[in-house]
Amino acid sequence: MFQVRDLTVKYQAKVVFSKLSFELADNTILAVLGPSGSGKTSLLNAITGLLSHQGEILLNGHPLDTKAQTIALVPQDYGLLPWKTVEQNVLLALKVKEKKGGKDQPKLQALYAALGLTSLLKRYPHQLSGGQKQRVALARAFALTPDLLLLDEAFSALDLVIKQKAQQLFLRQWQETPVTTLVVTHDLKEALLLSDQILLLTPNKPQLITNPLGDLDYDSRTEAKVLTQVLSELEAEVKRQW
Ligand SMILES: Nc1ncnc2c1ncn2[C@@H]1O[C@H](COP(=O)(O)OP(=O)(O)OP(=O)(O)O)[C@@H](O)[C@H]1O
Repeated sequence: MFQVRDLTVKYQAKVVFSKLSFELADNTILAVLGPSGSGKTSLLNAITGLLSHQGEILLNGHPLDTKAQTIALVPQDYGLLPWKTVEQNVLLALKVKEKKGGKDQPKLQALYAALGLTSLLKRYPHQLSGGQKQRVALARAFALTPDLLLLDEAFSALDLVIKQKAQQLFLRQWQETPVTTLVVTHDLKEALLLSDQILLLTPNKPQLITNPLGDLDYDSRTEAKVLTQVLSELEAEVKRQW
C-alpha cells in the first residue's frame, strides 16, 4: 500500500498544498490531474525526496526510502543522457541503482522488443524521434523493476497517434510487471484512459475519485460513446472544482 498522510509542501511562504492525504492499494495506477501550478510536479518531487515537506509518505507501512526502495521517474523531457546510446542509458540507470540481476539480458531484450527498441539500441538520443525517446525512458524505468513508478506528463509531448501507441505500450508493459504508478497529467482523457483512480489536485480540496472506466481495457475505454460521456462528466466536476 502507498500512503500519503497530511502532506504539506510550500516554497517559502507559498503553500502549494496542505495536509494532502490519500492511499492506494498495491498496483494501482493513479492519475494526478490538475491545472498548471496546482502542484503536480511538487507532489512528485516530494515523493522522490527532491523537495522537503511535512507529513508522511509511506510504502508498505514504512517511510519511503529512496536508498532501500527503487522509485523510477519518467520525466517530461525523458531525461536521457545525450552522450550515451539507448542501451547505455538503460544500463547506466541499472548501475546507478545497483540493481543486481537487473542486467538479465533475456529480460532486457524482451523489454526492448516489447517497446519496439531492438533496432535502436546503438542510437544516441538525438537520432531518435520524441516517441522513440519516450519509449527509451519507459524501458529504463521498467528495467529497474521499481517499487513505485512516477510518470510526469510523460505522454504530453507526443502527437495523437504516437501518444495512443505509447499509452498502449506502457499499459501492456505495466501488465507484465504491475507496480503502483502515479501518472501526472493535465489531460482528462489521458487520466481516464490510463488510471484506476484519479486525484483531482484542486486549490481548495483535493479529491480522490475512482475512474468510472477503471474496469475496462484500453480499447474499450477509447470507444467513443463511453469515453465522451464520462469525459463530459469529469469535465463538469473539474469545472466545479477548479
Ligand atoms: N522552486 C520554486 N520556488 C517557488 N515557487 C515554486 C517553485 N516551484 C514551483 N513553485 C510554485 O508552486 C506551485 C506548484 O508548482 P508545480 O510545478 O508543482 O505545479 P504543476 O501542477 O506541476 O504545474 P505545471 O502543470 O505547469 O507543470 C506553482 O504556483 C509554482 O509557481
